[in-house]
Amino acid sequence: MTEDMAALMQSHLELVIEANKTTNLTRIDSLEDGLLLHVEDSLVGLDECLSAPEGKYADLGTGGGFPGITIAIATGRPTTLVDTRRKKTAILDGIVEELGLADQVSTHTGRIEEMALEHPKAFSLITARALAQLSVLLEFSSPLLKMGGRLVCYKAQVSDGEFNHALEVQDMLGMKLVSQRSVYLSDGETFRTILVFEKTARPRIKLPRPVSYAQKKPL
Ligand SMILES: C[S@@+](CC[C@H](N)C(=O)[O-])C[C@H]1O[C@@H](n2cnc3c(N)ncnc32)[C@H](O)[C@@H]1O
Repeated sequence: MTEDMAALMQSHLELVIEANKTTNLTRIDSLEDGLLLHVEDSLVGLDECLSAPEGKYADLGTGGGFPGITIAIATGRPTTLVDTRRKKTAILDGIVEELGLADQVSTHTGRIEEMALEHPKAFSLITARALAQLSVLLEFSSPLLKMGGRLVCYKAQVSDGEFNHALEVQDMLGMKLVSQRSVYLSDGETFRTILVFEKTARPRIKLPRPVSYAQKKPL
C-alpha cells in the first residue's frame, strides 16, 4: 500500500468523524480509535479481497464506508457502497467527491435484497462488516455475485451455532466456505475473524426472497 493510499484512508476517517457530529454514522469519535477500529480493521480482509476475481465490488450495509472505502482505495476496484439509509449514502456521496474517488466509487440507497433484482450477478467481490449473521450474508450475496465471486465477511465473534448454520445452508445458496482466519488487531486485544465464501453454483431456491425474509424468516 502506498503513502498516498494511507493518507486517503485517514482523510476518509477524518471526514466521517466530522460528519458524525451531526449524523450518527459510527460510535467511534476519536482519530486514534478510528485508525484502529475502522481503518486497520477494514484492512484485515485486504488479502482475501485481493484474491477475489477481477471485477466490481460492493460493500453491503456500509454505514460510514467501512470497509468499503478503505478496500476501494487499496484495490482500485469499481465500488458500490450499499445502505438503506439515504442520510448515510448522501454523506458518503459528499465524502467520495471530496476524496476525489467519484469516478471509482458510487453509492446505492436501498435494501440489499432489492438490489439483487436490479443488479443480478453483477459483482466479483462483496464485503460485509457488522451487518448480519453469516447465513443472512450468504443469502444476501448469492444473487449479487458472479460465478466464482467471493463474499468476505468481517466478524468479531462467530458462535458455533452461527458457523454451523452457515455451513448447513451454503449448498442451498450456491455458496461454499473457502477460508477462515482469525487475527488480533495491533492493540493486541481486538479479535477479528475473516470468513470467505465463493459462489460455486446456482442457488437451489429462488433468490432474492421477499424483503425482510432473510432476517425474519431465516433459512
Ligand atoms: C452496524 S452498521 C455497520 C456499518 C459498517 N459496515 C461498519 O462496520 O462500520 C449496519 C449498516 O447496515 C445498514 N443495513 C442494515 N440492513 C440493511 C439492508 N437490508 N439493506 C441495506 N442496508 C442495510 C444499516 O443502515 C447500517 O448503516
